[in-house]
Amino acid sequence: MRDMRESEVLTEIINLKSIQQLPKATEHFISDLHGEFEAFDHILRNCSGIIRIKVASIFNGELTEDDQRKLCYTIYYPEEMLDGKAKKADEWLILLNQLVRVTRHVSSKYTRSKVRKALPSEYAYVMEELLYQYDEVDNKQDYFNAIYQTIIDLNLAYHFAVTLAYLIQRFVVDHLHVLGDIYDRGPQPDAIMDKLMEVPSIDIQLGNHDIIWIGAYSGSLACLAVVLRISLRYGHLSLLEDGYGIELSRLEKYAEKYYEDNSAFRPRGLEKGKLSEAEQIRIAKMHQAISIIQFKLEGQLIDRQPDFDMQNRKLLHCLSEDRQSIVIEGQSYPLHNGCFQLVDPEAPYELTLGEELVIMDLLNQFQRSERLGEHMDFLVREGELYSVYNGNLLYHGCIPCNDDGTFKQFTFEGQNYEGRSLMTFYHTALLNAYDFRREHDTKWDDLVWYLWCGEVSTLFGKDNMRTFERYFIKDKALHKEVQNIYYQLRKDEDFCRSILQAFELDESGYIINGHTPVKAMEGENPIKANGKMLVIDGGLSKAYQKVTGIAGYTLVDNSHEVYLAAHHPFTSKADAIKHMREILPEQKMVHIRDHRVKVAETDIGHSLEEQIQALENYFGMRDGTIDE
Ligand SMILES: O=P(O)(O)OC[C@H]1O[C@](O)(COP(=O)(O)O)[C@@H](O)[C@@H]1O
Ligand SMILES: [Mn+2]
Repeated sequence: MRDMRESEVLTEIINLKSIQQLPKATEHFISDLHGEFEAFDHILRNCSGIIRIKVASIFNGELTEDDQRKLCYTIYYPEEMLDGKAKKADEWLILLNQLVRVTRHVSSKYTRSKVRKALPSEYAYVMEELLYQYDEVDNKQDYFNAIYQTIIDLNLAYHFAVTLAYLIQRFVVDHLHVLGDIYDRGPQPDAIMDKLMEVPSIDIQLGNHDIIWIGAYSGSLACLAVVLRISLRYGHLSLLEDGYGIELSRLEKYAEKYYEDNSAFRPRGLEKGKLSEAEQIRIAKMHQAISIIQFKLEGQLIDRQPDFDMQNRKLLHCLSEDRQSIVIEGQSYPLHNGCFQLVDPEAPYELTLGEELVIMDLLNQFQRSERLGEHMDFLVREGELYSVYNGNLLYHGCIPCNDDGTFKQFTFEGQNYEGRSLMTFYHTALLNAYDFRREHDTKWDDLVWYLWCGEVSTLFGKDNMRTFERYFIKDKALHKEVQNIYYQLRKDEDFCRSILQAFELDESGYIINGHTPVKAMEGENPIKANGKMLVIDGGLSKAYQKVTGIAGYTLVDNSHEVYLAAHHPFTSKADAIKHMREILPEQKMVHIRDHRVKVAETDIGHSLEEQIQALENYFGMRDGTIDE
């Protein structure tokens, strides 16, 4: 500890103790973003409806519903709402005053020093005056109006209003938890990553769709083939080409040579007219080429990792001679939309020379993409397989279990892992894969792939990934991927308590889980096990909204309560702004607290307590008094 004077120590102790008495800051949980940048961005901008609630609490009785909605939209999308729209001086004055009132309200939970740090330097002084030099009887309104007038006269009103809007967004939610699956299916995971990298306080629990991107970047050829296959399946060339600068020309040339159009490989989930017929055929050919490469690479991987026990997932050697049928577990099934011309019956898992060159070229490009590198760096730095935060447990997938409810073991190189140690082991594997990314297909890379689709993965949670069957076999019974018993057990309170215990958490905590779309339409409740288990994947992913019937759950945990917000399907940013749609998400209350929770009761509060203790020890103080 640096040399401190007694008075300094006392001031610091008073400061820390007063922070402990502030209300606990609001946490916001979101999951399964799946590349849907605009919907995600909207939820972040309106803070799952909290801004609307705050505005109502300040302006009810003073502003009409319509005017409140307009003010909210100005806070969510300040540039779009204000840019190029001429406003008279008195209109600006009203707006600036309204925005300052909201800012005051939402920043009142924080210390001055925290607010000061968040203020943009160019306006710091003015803003501090506006935020703190006020009293309830409005004696200072003339003074404020003079400040607003100066801002307006200097032509800074627009910029000032935009700054305030973002400050409000920043203050309403203090900490964001992202429970995984940022990538795949939707078009713009790259834009989501850019935005997440700017969030001041965040943690990330990685999802199965995130770790395959890390695996691909780290040199797992199988993961690379998987991410390319999924991107092509959903027709997101622009993510690869424009977003990450990956040139697909060699893959395309190769695919053109060997593959025909194939309906099973046309891109899915596309808006009408988004891609021309020719473009779709071009994608279908590349999609087939990369799928076959994937199946071959996976076969090789399964052979070199006997611990994975996945021989039954190798299917290319089970094709009939004429390639019209396949034998799976002793039963023959007809094949449809087959494209096995590059599968050599003598060596079905061997890549052709062309395939090898294509995939190595793609790996090279992935690893050289600066933007992808930045995104992966951030994910690996911030991402965990589970997090413990304020006594709660957060993870994306599951704890694989046996039918009797005990944790399932995974054995690798003679060591057994289960539950918490299994998650820790996978995290180590992921970090090692990333650190050794100059080497491809290391055992760590293989473990990342296993985490994507293995039976004892904490992110997959099913017995088998039936990608092959879903492309080529009509019989739907073969598409079924059976969920681990965990998903039944998690409805039970005692089971959830046993998980909390395994992570050394006490009974007051709860588990937040993503990954499985909640079928709200069929009456599934996201609040399970008497509030011990909260499932927040409501399916932001457009492709899955048919199943869920809503557009995702988010969770809000503030000083008064914990509740889920069920979001309505989101069309697009342009449409939302045009109609200023403001259907508040439905709230599902999880827990109303019996008292207002203070910072002292949170993780931050506990670490402040340690600092206070250390300071008190420093001067031999106890209970705020100095020893004689
Ligand atoms: O519907 P798609 O995009 O083909 O994906 C299906 C695949 O995705 C998975 O459901 C995994 O993705 P989720 O994490 O979103 O569930 C696999 O089990 C399944 O084989
Ligand atoms: Mn998932």
